[in-house]
Amino acid sequence: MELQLALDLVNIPEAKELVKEVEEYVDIVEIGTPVIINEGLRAVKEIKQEFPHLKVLADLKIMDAAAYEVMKASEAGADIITILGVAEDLSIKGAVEEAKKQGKKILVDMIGVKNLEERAKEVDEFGVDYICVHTGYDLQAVGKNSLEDLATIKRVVKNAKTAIAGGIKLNTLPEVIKAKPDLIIVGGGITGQEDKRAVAAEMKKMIQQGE
Ligand SMILES: O=C(CO)[C@H](O)[C@H](O)COP(=O)(O)O
Repeated sequence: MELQLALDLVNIPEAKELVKEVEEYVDIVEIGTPVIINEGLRAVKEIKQEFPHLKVLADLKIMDAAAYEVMKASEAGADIITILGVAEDLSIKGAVEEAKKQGKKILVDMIGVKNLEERAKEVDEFGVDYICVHTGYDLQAVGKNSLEDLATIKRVVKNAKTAIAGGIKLNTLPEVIKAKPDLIIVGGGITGQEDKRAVAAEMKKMIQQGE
């Protein structure tokens, strides 16, 4: 099980500071959609340059023009690029093809997918690397989480790794670990805490013990 730190509400200097604090304990650094909207792919480039030993995920949440956007994120240094599960089949296949050419990986974010089981089976057959269940901020605000969705995709996904994101905190991590995703994505559960390093260290320890 890997741990991904999601950076959503920071600028580039703040992102660098944050990664420095927790770099020993995370496997992947996500440059979140709001950061890319504010700072562009320069954020991906600068983080990858400063932390070449960490994998960097560009959370582009691609919906169209997939091959082009995967190419641009790859050029900026992203190791993993996200596309939405609700995108057209052709877009997801195009993203996979371009990522393979570039030696990169594709994570499909299933946020907003209504026919989760059926769509997870389909995108798994397109050769994507990760399929991620995700409760976005708007549904977190009304008390939702992704545990049931994780169980659903784990039943049907045969090839891709599974991932989970959305509101995971230290106190909810044990039930997430029990559900055995391949990748656990944590944003505010680390970045919103007073002692980020200690929380990241504790999370990493719990994940290693749960393997
Ligand atoms: O992709 C995202 C929002 O769209 C976030 O990066 C993801 O939800 C993780 O952040 P948090 O743990 O704070 O929910």
